[in-house]
Amino acid sequence: MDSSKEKKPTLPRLDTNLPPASAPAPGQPGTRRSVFDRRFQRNPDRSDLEPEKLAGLGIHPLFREDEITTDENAIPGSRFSPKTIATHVKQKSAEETSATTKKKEGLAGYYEEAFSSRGSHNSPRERVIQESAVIVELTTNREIKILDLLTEDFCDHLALIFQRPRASVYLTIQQCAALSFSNTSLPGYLLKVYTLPSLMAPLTNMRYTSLLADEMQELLDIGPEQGVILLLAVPEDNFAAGGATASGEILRIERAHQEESLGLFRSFGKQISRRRLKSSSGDTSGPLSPPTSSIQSPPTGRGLKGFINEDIATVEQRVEQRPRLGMKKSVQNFFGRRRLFDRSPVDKNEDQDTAKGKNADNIQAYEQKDQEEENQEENQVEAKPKNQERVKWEDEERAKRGE
Ligand SMILES: O=C(O)c1cc2cc(O)c(O)cc2[nH]1
Repeated sequence: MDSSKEKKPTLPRLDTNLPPASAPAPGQPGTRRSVFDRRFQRNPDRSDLEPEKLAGLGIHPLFREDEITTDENAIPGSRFSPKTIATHVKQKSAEETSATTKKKEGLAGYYEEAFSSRGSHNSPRERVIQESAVIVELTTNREIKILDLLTEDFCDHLALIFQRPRASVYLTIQQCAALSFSNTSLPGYLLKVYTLPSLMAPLTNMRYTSLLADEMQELLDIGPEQGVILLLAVPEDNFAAGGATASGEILRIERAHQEESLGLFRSFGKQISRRRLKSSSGDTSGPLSPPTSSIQSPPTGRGLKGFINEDIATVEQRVEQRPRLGMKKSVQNFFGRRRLFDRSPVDKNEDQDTAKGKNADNIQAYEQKDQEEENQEENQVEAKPKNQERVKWEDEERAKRGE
């Protein structure tokens, strides 16, 4: 009998109620991808992690009720039933927990939440968490014979265990390391897993541990008593992948959403302004360009409604003012000219050609006058004396025509 082995304290196994798994020789055909199948055949609904069993192990008081009784955040459509595979449980306050449990009971509640557009699963934070990396460092003193095969299998299984996309699994393996566990040089392993805090919770971590220990048994033929697993939650500010921290990525997505919403709002605001402009000006010929400055540079601290109302009000005011202030003098004069033209002696008594010639002269004269006036207006010359001149000139003209 090996005395060193007798002295060695063994790490507690969660599934002590189960018969030990037979350990096939690592790398043997038929062992590939079998770890999950065998595990779930053995205990398909992971009843070893049910509350009563956990309570029997004296661990029930450590966990919140929702963690033990619900498994709502398992991804639908996964290969395994929600209870069979570890999934992340979002940390919640006690109040949130009871409210959520009351509100969404059962699977129907889960789907309602998962597929609702309002669901928290669409938030930038949830999106980042769902895609976030799982970094695994395996150090063992064993020699791995077929490293690439083992790496591939282990990565596949890690993706399943942590419910991550395969591309989010980062694995480093250090073999033939100098390890001294419990004073022995027997094969052993140190497995470190780094994830965002939201992927970890006490019960979830027990599941991870159980599955990872089985995985090490399967891949390396090393039992859990010779292994150490560290599940390390790295805060969002300290967790970076792809050149950005998780917090940075959340912020980036939030900003992109804001930009997108602002873009939508701008085009929506323009449409409203155009419609208002058309309806208040009675113009159906084509859209007028509304002032967009208030939309493009919205003052801070105001709601969306405020922007829309402000913009419409501004536009309406302009439209109201336009005919009074904006109509060109030449247009006003044109109507004045029409009146004069109508009143002028283009009448039955006169020869049509003469009348035409006279009218043409009149029009020319008026136009000349208009031009002068416009020039004067543009030069900000006082208009009053000119008006007097104009009256005088018109009187002279009428006198010439014998009116
Ligand atoms: O070299 C080994 O120790 C080794 C390779 C390998 C590949 C594999 O698919 C397994 O399931 C175990 C395993 N061990």
